[in-house]
Amino acid sequence: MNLELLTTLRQQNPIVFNVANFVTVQDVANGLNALGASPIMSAEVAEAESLVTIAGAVCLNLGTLTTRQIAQMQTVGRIANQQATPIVFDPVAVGAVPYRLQVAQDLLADFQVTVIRGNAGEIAALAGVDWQAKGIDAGTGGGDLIAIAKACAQKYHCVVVLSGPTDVITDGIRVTQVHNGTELFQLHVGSGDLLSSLVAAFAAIESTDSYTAAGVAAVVLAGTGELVADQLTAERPGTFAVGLIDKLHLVTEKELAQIAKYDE
Ligand SMILES: Nc1ncnc2c1ncn2[C@@H]1O[C@H](COP(=O)(O)OP(=O)(O)O)[C@@H](O)[C@H]1O
Ligand SMILES: Cc1ncsc1CCOP(=O)(O)O
Ligand SMILES: [Mg+2]
Repeated sequence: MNLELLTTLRQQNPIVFNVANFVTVQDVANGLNALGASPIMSAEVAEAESLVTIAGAVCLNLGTLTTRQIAQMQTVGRIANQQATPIVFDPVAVGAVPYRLQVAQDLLADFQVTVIRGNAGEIAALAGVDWQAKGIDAGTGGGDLIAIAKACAQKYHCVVVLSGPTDVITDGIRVTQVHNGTELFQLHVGSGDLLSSLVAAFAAIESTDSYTAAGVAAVVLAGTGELVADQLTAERPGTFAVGLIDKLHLVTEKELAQIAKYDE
């Protein structure tokens, strides 16, 4: 696990272009900024080419999609492919809403994404595996999460991050599991959206492959959340969210290396 990428990210301060949802947009912008990336959000298709051109990576989030936003994502995705800019795709709630699943499948057929980041319910839906997703949450299912993540990666020819109590990162062959985290992430809406954008931030680092970027992003977010939770005396989701932004700014490679728990 190349945690030195955290220092590189802070040195390079890459621009991450987000087509965000309207629920968590500010958390995502502040999380990226606190860590050391440079966020920019846009809802306007006319500036798609300019924004892809200045960005090191793009993050497309389906959380509050509209017909206009789907058209914007198509344009952004196609331009990013032309410019070889990494695309991270967050298929919010595709396991719970058939319309969203169809939109996600259409977008994934339209351009090539670099990383798909979703919870078990979302990745299972894309992989075509039976699962009971619950709204934006993972829900319940009985399948093998590694097999589901691999099937999704092979189907869409990309890296997949299946997040949850253990984050599974795979390119369809290799598998990394990250065991860090805290249940407090589930009490703060937007944790997954932030992870998707942090994956984009690490993928934006020059000469970094997307599998490595995804693994480091998972350790950085889950590990930082764990460090914050360890300092709390009770379950305080509001305090956790504020503490997470502060700690994303302050956390060091050394602190993360001491607590990182992963198998590769
Ligand atoms: N029960 C849990 N224990 C530890 N970490 C968790 C838990 N649930 C989620 N996380 C962490 O929360 C972050 C967001 O993941 P997740 O909750 O799966 O996304 P989403 O918000 O899209 O459903 C990830 O960093 C993941 O490791
Ligand atoms: C509540 C909600 N509704 C539509 S998008 C969204 C936020 C989803 O955030 P996350 O997937 O990171 O929990
Ligand atoms: Mg989500």
